[in-house]
Amino acid sequence: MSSAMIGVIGGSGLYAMPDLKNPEEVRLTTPFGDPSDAFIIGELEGRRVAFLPRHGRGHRLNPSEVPARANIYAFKLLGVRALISVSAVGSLREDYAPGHAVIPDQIFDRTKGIRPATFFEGGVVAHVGFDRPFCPNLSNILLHAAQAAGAVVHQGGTLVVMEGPQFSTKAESEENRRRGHSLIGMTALPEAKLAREAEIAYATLAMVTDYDVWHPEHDAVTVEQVIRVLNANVALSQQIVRLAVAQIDENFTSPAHDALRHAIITHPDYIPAAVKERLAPIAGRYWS
Ligand SMILES: CSC[C@H]1O[C@H](OP(=O)(O)O)[C@H](O)[C@@H]1O
Ligand SMILES: Nc1ncnc2[nH]cnc12
Repeated sequence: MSSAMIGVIGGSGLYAMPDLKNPEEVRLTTPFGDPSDAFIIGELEGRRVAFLPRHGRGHRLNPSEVPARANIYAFKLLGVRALISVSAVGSLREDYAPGHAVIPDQIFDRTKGIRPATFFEGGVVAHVGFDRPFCPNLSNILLHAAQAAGAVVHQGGTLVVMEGPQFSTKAESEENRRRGHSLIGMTALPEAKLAREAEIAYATLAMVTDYDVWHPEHDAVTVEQVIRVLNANVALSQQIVRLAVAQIDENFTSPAHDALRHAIITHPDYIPAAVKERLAPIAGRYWS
């Protein structure tokens, strides 16, 4: 089977990575269903990279429909150890302006609990640490790549993840600001949680597309605006990804790579064989 050490998951407006050399289309299926689309696997800066459009080509999956478990499981099957997520986000603060890049360092969950958010169920229980939801090492690489690419980039900030697909009300947007949140999006969860459970380093390159709906001098966000700003910045985000990939080699390590070490609470003798088999690519090393 094809393999790759680095994964890139493209969000709204980023449905392909034309820079990938010798691209190969790979369709995978998993015990958690089919991923969003076929993976495109190729070389970038001498590294094997697997690209997946989060919403599928043509943007067919809404944020609640994105099959995050299948996506992350499939990245794991491919051997991915570092996963870069590119996301379109709304800004909740004046200084994070449309066109800027942000490397957030926290997440606040405002999804509605309808998205399956763990691999560990049906006879096995795990509680991974999630105090730092993004890998600091990968985030650092993204930050330096964005600076080198000439982006206006901000380090840090809390990304609120809402269910959507409707955008926020003004009251919600103002409340998110009062809580001190910096950005809003719809897809970083459960993706980041599942990547942690799969012991994959995960970080987000957030591309600010709008001021959500709170800003008195800006119109409320629309899809047209999001896509217009993203299209104007697509070459920039691809360059940031390229420069980041160049910095990720076999020596790349992350605290995420050991996330399960003390997390599985179920005694191995009690875990059903079928569950062990289903989760073997993710947790097999802890009970073999
Ligand atoms: C098209 S605007 C809303 C849409 O854009 C973001 O997607 P992604 O994070 O995949 O770039 C946001 O989360 C919503 O899904
Ligand atoms: N204002 C916004 N709210 C939620 N997700 C977004 N993605 C881009 N802009 C957004």
